[in-house]
Amino acid sequence: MNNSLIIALDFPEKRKVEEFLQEFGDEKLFLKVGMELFYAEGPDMVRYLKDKGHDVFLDMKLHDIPNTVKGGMKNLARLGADMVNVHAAGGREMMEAALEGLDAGVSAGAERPYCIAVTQLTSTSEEQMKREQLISVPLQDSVIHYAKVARTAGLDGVVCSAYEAGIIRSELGLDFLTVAPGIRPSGNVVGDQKRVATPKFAKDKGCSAIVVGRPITKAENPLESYLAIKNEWEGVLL
Ligand SMILES: O=c1ccn([C@@H]2O[C@H](COP(=O)(O)O)[C@@H](O)[C@H]2O)c(=O)[nH]1
Repeated sequence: MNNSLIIALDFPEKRKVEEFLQEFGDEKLFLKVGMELFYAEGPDMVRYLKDKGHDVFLDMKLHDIPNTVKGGMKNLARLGADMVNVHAAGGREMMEAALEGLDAGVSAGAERPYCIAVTQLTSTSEEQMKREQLISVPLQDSVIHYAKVARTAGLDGVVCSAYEAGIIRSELGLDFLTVAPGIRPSGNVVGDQKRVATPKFAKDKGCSAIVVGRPITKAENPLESYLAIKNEWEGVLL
């Protein structure tokens, strides 16, 4: 899990995923299945990617009452994903229920997937958080607070931006995962993201993993873009 570059497969259908993956040959990747793809293709999409030997982050961001999340996670656990997630705003009891669901659903002998919590979305700015969520503390404090609640609930880590990863590591320990989306190589289109960082910045801050979507999937040459980001993330000097 540590040092992973996770590609966000934000595609509308399986055919587009197949076309995209063709370029990567036999390379085993860490792939993220989010709402768009899962809502179109369902659980078979996860099984398909696992059968091909890839690691899968099933990014469903569960956020509901504890009983509903427990039931949802029980079924997600059966799909064999390596990582799943919830929104930390659902609270400690909901996150504990998520873990109970995963433990109940995971196949005999299999490992429970990592379960991490979204703190503040990387598309949220501090100004927006204060205005729309009525949270008056600095955004970093809100992220750290959610990370602490997630840790207390027994979760394995959080989704945060690269800007908060360093302080989370120092306050919550190096074994607590910090998974950072909002990654943009310098000069890349920022789009709807607000707290963006380069792969090198994320590495320097000690992120456990980065999640990269459009800078790879929308690139003119996705494989080339993937390799450039991977090299920057892994600190390879060219
Ligand atoms: O705070 C969050 C949580 C999840 N995401 C997801 O990561 C990818 C990022 O895609 P880009 O195209 O690189 O912006 C996307 O699937 C989001 O759903 C996030 O961006 N921020």
